[in-house]
Amino acid sequence: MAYDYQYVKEKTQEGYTFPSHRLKRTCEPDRVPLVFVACGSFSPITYLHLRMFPMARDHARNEGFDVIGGFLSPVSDAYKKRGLAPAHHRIRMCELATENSSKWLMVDPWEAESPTYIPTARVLDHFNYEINEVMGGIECADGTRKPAKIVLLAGADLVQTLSTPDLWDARDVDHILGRYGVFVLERQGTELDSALVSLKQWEENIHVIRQVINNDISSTKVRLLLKRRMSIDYLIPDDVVSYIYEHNLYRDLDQPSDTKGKEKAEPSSAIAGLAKG
Ligand SMILES: Nc1ncnc2c1ncn2[C@@H]1O[C@H](COP(=O)(O)OP(=O)(O)OP(=O)(O)O)[C@@H](O)[C@H]1O
Ligand SMILES: NC(=O)c1ccc[n+]([C@@H]2O[C@H](COP(=O)(O)O)[C@@H](O)[C@H]2O)c1
Repeated sequence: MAYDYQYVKEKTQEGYTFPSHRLKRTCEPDRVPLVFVACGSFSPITYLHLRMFPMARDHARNEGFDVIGGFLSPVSDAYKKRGLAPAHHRIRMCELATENSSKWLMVDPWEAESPTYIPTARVLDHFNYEINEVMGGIECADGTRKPAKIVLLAGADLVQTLSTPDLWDARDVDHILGRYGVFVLERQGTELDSALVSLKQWEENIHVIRQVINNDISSTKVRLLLKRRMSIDYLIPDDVVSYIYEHNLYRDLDQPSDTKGKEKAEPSSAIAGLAKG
């Protein structure tokens, strides 16, 4: 039975155009075309968020995939997480971070511009719809067309939350890991192996990327440095640094907001480390 894309069609705003300008339109023979979709706050985007993509691409090539593109999909303002700059700023910072430094990364504003929160399972449906239904998949060397495999690209902390029932609907977890799959990057402070135990039934669709060079940057730490008027140079792309200063972002994190206080508790050691400067 054909999949019903009613939800994604309804959430697509008038005037929206799917960014496909950097998507490779052909696929190497004998390889499965693959598209990475990284969902997150990106408030602000860091070098680690960007670095996730080449690390994942190296891993995917060894597993027989042909990576044809990568997307950043910032979450909508309706997520109401503390520290979330307005969506238009987060979209623009992601664009600044990728437009001159990458030939295959794109920023999709579809999720970020939605007035309502869109669960990650539906975000992946949107990519599947645009690439495999609207575009009709990817052309192969012999002239036939193959569907691209759409996968979630995430850090271990996100994957660890998948077994938290009040955060993720069980049907969505099955949809994400069964229908699509995930490339998961290990992250300091997250016990990935134990997190994967409860996701064993989908293990064939879970690809674990080990970090050869550990990088524990987080947006939270960048915001904390800004709040303390400390430098964020060389932690995030220069154009994004300039954009943050130009728009005076992340200065008033203590102000009351309508957030639900979802910001992760910052480990006291990290705060102490930052304070030493
Ligand atoms: N240092 C890191 N190592 C591995 N994965 C990471 C790292 N930083 C971010 N990610 C992953 O990037 C994706 C986007 O995450 P998000 O925007 O929430 O970043 P974050 O830096 O964790 O943000 P915040 O600090 O605001 O919670 C998530 O899948 C997250 O797990
Ligand atoms: N039910 C869901 O679909 C669900 C639950 C929690 C987080 N997420 C996604 O995970 C990403 C990262 O979230 P955090 O920044 O809260 O770690 C966001 O893109 C968010 O939309 C999705």
